[in-house]
Amino acid sequence: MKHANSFVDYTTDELKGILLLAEKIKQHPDDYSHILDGKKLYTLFEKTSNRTYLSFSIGMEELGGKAYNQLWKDSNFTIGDLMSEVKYVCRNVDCIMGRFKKAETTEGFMKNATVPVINGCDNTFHPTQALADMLTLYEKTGHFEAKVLYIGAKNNTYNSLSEIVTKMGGMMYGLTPFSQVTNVPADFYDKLTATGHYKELPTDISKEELKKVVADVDCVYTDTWVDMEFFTNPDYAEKKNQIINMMMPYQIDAALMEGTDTMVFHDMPIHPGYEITQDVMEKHLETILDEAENRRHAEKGLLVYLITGKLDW
Ligand SMILES: NC(=O)NCCC[C@H](N)C(=O)O
Repeated sequence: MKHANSFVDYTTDELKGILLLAEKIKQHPDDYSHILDGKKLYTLFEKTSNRTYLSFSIGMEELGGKAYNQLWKDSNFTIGDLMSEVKYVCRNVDCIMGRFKKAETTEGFMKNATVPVINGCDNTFHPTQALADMLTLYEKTGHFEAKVLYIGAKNNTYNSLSEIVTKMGGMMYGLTPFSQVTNVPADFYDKLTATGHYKELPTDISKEELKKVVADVDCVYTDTWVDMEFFTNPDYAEKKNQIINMMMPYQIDAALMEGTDTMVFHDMPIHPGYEITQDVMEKHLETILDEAENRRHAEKGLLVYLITGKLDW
């Protein structure tokens, strides 16, 4: 039995297998509409969600299974012992997807569960977003060795994207003036650098140098500068303003993209006027929506793999 959290626990072949299965299911949905007949997925949300909620619910239904969705605040996880509650949930379902504020909670689920647990985005990792991003890059470029330039906050999305791009043999460039508290192991970024497939760009990089990287990569990627659990939190308002001031010079705008056919990716929700300008968002929206739709397709490949333990379907 396997969980889905850091891609350190996955081989390159395994990731390719999941993505190729996802693509097969996407192309031939009717052939896979009963593959998870009778299987049950429990999803639990401590944070807000659109894509994670819809993609797992509908994805599970399209595979013949069923999803049972609950908000953390309505659950007895708020008042009970985590270990025994997790073990109880596992008596009922075949897989768990949890979106939690803290990685400790995700890890608590993974340690105690007797069914596979998928991290649906905590403060450290966002693996299902990275699978969807890689599926989209594969569809658009025809290969897995993608070159990506991420400009934004060093956060959960960045960590998982960096893991998958390096693991697939591509090239990940990061320009991340601000870091969220993601609590990755101290050597996390050093290990990525040691692969030779990961490079952090200096924050004082000139516009000319940056434009050369933009022209060289397959896609420029950005994410919200402020994570969802802080976005409307009044206690975080001052910090939010500091982050915006620090990040504004690194906004993805038309001048940065001008003269290139480089794609723009965003994991959504988008904040036009902050991490990306309105015009760049509108120009690249179809690509961004392809990427968002691929959450469901990538997750279907992952669910089939984790629940059946097989990739050769
Ligand atoms: N598509 C998504 O699932 N979006 C997740 C947003 C990630 C962002 N770094 C956050 O934690 O709010």
